[in-house]
Amino acid sequence: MSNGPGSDPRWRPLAAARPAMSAAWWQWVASRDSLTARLVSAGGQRAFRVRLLDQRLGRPRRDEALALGLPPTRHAWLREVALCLDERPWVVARSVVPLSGLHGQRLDRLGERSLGSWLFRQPDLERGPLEVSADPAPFHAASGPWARRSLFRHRRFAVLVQEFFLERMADDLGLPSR
Ligand SMILES: C=C(O[C@@H]1C=C(C(=O)O)C=C[C@H]1O)C(=O)O
Repeated sequence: MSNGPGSDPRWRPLAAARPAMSAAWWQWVASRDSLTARLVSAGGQRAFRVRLLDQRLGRPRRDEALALGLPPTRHAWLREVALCLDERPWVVARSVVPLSGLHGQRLDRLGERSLGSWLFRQPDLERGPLEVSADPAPFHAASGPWARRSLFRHRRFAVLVQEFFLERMADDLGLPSR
């Protein structure tokens, strides 16, 4: 049974998903370095681009508020992007930033620059454990085999990054269906 579009994805620890995951997908899902950098590299001659889908203040979904330890009514800064190779979306990502740690980081000015390329330049960046889902992105129509999320911390700044790998990426790279 999978969740329908629009409902909260169900997340479980990375290790729990391993038996159902091909080795090829494990390389993508379990990696802890920058996904932006990996996509650029795997894309070869293809042009990489972050397409900004939405960026706003809003209420996190319930699963997001729980992961961040936020009261469910508290607003956060939400950013949704498609990571595209030659304009084809391979990954859609949604990031949730509690306002308490924002401190004028001016993330709204990132626009179509990758959040990852900023994050991974922070020397004291910490990344929490990866969690995995096989449910679709609640904010995007295209489906895919796997999604993952993890919490990044940089001093008082925290961001929950959720990345949904799309079927288009599997097709273009010749990856197995799961
Ligand atoms: C966390 C990273 O950043 C990526 C870029 C994002 C953005 O620009 O909003 C969002 C999520 C990630 O897919 C990364 O590159 O690993």
